[in-house]
Amino acid sequence: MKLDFLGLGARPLAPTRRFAVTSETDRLTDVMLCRPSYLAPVPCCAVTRQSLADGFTLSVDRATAQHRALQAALERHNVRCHLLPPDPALPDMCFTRDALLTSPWGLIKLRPATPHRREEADRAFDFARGLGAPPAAYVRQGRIEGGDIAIVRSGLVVIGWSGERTDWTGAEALAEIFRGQRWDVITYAFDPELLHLDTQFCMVDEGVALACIELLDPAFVRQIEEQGIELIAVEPAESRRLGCNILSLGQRRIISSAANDRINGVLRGRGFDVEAVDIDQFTRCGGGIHCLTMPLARAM
Ligand SMILES: NC(=O)NCCC[C@H](N)C(=O)O
Repeated sequence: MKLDFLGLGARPLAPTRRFAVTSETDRLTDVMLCRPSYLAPVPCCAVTRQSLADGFTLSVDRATAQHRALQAALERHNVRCHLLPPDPALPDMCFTRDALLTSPWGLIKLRPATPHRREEADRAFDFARGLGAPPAAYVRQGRIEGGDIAIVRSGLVVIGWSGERTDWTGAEALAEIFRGQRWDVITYAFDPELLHLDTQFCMVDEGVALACIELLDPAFVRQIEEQGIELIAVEPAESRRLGCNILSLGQRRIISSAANDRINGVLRGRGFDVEAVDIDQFTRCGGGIHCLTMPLARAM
């Protein structure tokens, strides 16, 4: 498999200080967002197809107001929000999670699968480079989307692949980058109807994840639990409403969808500070809070 480490070969990559993510649950300091100014319900995933079949029509004004409220919630928690300029030709670019990954060694440019999202990787990468984030690697083969990547903790990453979005080649290409830095990698194959890993599994705190156990393969559940990760169960109906798809700000602070009543209650009962934001215009298009946010930096 040909990998491109920006000329670094398989040599160890140096951890970066300012723009690095070593765990999905470290304190979030910087995030990339993109306004939904041109969001459109493109029928490229099961949830959006169902929304369209149900007669859903998107309101860009409402989506924009919801997105501003998400930004305000992040800023209340002292997260710097960097706004990637939207583009009418890229209707799903507000789901910034999928095009780019910040690793402990800097940016890894991903390879979105659907033709209408491919250009997002260049846009997000160039924008983050402009902020001063260092490049670490490109994935040059296969398809890989950020919603399929969970940086569980330092030394352990989970990469999901459905074949329709992230495929085996793309998952392996990313896995090689992490393995080359002596990380453990768990790869997990799942049903394309579920779109991304982050609709079924999402870290909420060190050693704790939300998981739709009924939808996940029992062997994967065992593998995760063997890593000492406790799973908080999410129902399949909740998972379809993007109930798993939350953002950890670190220090037991979470941003979640306001429609996530039961899960938000469970998390609050466990002592989490949960900020609930109404994002129904986005969930009808197949994406939640995790999809709308691409962490650029988390403090260790
Ligand atoms: N990580 C995610 O689950 N992203 C949501 C992307 C939704 C968008 N409509 C898509 O199908 O690509």
